[in-house]
Amino acid sequence: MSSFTPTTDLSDAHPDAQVLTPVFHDFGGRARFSGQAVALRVSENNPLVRSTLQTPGHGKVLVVDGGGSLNCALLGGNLGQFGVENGWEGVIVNGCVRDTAELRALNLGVRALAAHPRRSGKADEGEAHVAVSFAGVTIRPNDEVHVDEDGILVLPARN
Ligand SMILES: O=C([O-])CC(=O)C(=O)O
Repeated sequence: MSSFTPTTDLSDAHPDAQVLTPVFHDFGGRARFSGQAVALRVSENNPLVRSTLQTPGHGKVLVVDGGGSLNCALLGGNLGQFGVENGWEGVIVNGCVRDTAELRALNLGVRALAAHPRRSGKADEGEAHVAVSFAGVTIRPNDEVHVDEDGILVLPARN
């Protein structure tokens, strides 16, 4: 999305908006980003994350529900680069990322729980274009996700 509205202003205007529990850290090169959500559910395997970031992002935000696993990284510098090349605004990972110096250099928003040096498994598993629930919210396909220095806020899809 082109115009930026702070999450604080959005929260004031929409007191019922969902806000993720503030447990996410900024690993990206872009502190502020927003867009329609595309969500995946995976479990310590990231081929679905890779293949999704290799498709056109159309300015959307990829939400990866990794179940909060702190055992391995679901996104690194190579996948982040695919995200940039294919027009994704950012990636939110309910799990870990790696290559954090590389991610920081990308024009891509990245939020995740933590960094982890170990790569994930390579099993082609998971679910795409689903609703995901974590950090106290449910994110449905095409919901609007707004991310800045103050947090992550979700508004319902505009029809
Ligand atoms: O390939 C992976 O599993 C994650 C990674 O390190 C990268 O994206 O560069």
